[in-house]
Amino acid sequence: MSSVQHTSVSTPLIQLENISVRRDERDILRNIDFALQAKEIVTLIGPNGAGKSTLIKVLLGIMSPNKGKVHFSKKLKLAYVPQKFNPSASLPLRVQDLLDLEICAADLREEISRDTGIQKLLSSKVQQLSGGERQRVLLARALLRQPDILVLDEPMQGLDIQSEAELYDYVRSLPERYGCAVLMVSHDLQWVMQGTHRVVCLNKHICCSGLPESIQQHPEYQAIFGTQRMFYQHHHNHCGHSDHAEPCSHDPRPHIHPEPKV
Ligand SMILES: Nc1ncnc2c1ncn2[C@@H]1O[C@H](COP(=O)(O)OP(=O)(O)OP(=O)(O)O)[C@@H](O)[C@H]1O
Repeated sequence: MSSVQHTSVSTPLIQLENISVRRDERDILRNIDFALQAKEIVTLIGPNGAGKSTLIKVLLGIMSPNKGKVHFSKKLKLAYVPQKFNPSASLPLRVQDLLDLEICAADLREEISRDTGIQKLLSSKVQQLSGGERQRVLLARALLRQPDILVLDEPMQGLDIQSEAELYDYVRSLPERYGCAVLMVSHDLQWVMQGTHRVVCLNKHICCSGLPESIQQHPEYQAIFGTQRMFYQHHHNHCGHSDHAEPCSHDPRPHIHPEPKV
């Protein structure tokens, strides 16, 4: 049984039906059927070039499919933390300015800034942030939108090991805390096995999908990831990394600590 459970099966928030994407006479995605339920945490895995980011872009409406349909259950708010964010160096953009683009209540703004560990960065220039700081700011901005679906494309890039473990715990807490579903692209199979309700393995088409514990047995999964690195589920209240986030005495709820200043 997955260490993270999600039992509600109702009308999906979003449904992709028979989606195909073709560019420059190459198939990028073929016949994808995919649905995401409210408050579900789903991870997309697959080798480089498998079409994971493309699938996300179709879902977000950034990219049009050549075939197939995207159905929404209602008018949805989507928030996206991209793999790369490189604003022009000539743009005088402070973290505060970026966050101010999202309108939300002051107490929620305060809570999200605190829990993502960015309070000391508010007057920093976005272009001058470290990779890890930038990821936190982008996550905070995405949450300030109060999305129905939070889409994260490899959000761990640039984070140190402790911050990564904290981010995993934090992300796992988001559906209960803020009512959003989470769709994440990740190459981290440990997260996949410990943090996710459902896994979708993509290699232009959907090779297999299902509960984390069952997907490892699938021949197509094994063909891509091999059989040497099997992960087992722990039933603890953390995501099972060897460097998992330690519970914190000042606030027991999951949060990410600020980066240390040297
Ligand atoms: N607009 C486009 N035009 C042409 N080819 C594209 C376009 N967008 C993506 N591709 C190609 O489609 C393939 C899938 O790209 P995509 O970024 O979706 O893969 P990915 O699974 O996210 O890869 P990674 O794990 O390396 O981030 C790649 O070969 C990429 O070069």
